[in-house]
Amino acid sequence: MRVIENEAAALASAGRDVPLVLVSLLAAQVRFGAVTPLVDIDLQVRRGERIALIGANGSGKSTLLRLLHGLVRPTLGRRELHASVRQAMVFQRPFMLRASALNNVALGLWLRGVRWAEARERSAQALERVGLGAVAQRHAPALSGGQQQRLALARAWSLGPELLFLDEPTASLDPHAKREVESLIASFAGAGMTLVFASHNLGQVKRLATRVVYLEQGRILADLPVDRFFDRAFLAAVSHEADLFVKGETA
Ligand SMILES: Nc1ncnc2c1ncn2[C@@H]1O[C@H](COP(=O)(O)OP(=O)(O)OP(=O)(O)O)[C@@H](O)[C@H]1O
Repeated sequence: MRVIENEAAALASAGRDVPLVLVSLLAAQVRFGAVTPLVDIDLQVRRGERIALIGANGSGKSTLLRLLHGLVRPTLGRRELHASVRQAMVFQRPFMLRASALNNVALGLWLRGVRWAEARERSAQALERVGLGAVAQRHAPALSGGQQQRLALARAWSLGPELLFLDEPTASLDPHAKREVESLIASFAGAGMTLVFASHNLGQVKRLATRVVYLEQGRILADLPVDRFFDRAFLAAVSHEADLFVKGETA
């Protein structure tokens, strides 16, 4: 069974402003050879939302993030991006160039046409923003896992995105680093950034998300405001699979 609650429709019918759609997927399918990680995906991401993608390993969360970001094309259906939206993505295991932390950020800007001197200046600001000002000259691959993840966030932040995709941003971090990275992400959201993130950490989902999209075998089985999703009685009544998943993850 599938359970979709569309907040935008509720806002519209109450005569309230509906936030702008930044990116949408319409009946999108992704196929890689014999594997079809995503089937019949309809999803709209609106300005100001913080959407958590959850589901078992292999359910299609990373592929959905890549599809939303435009790194993967739909084999069926469509992706529509609002023309002027700046977007960035932070990967689960961010790739570190064999260079200083500062230059890891600066190269990303330079590749987008920013002059080197300005790129370095903006990178220094981005590193300050994520609390890495003191390690700007350190060799990036030698930084700790938590520092590398914050460096990846600085790289994304330096691009000034209004829409940020994050693939399990705190997986494999220790509890302290997890908290630091999570509060950084929360501060980005507090500054108005729209987020779509994959997570296996349901506590984190409750803390960060406004909306939860639950995937199973490449299909969206639930798409709900966060409080509805974690209302167990509601969830149990409408989606047995999603309810069992939440039970399993919180056990
Ligand atoms: N480039 C690819 N080529 C072939 N199959 C792929 C490719 N990328 C993903 N898949 C397959 O698509 C399915 C969904 O993978 P995906 O990484 O999107 O799941 P996930 O929900 O993010 O998993 P996890 O929680 O383990 O990160 C898996 O069966 C995976 O093996």
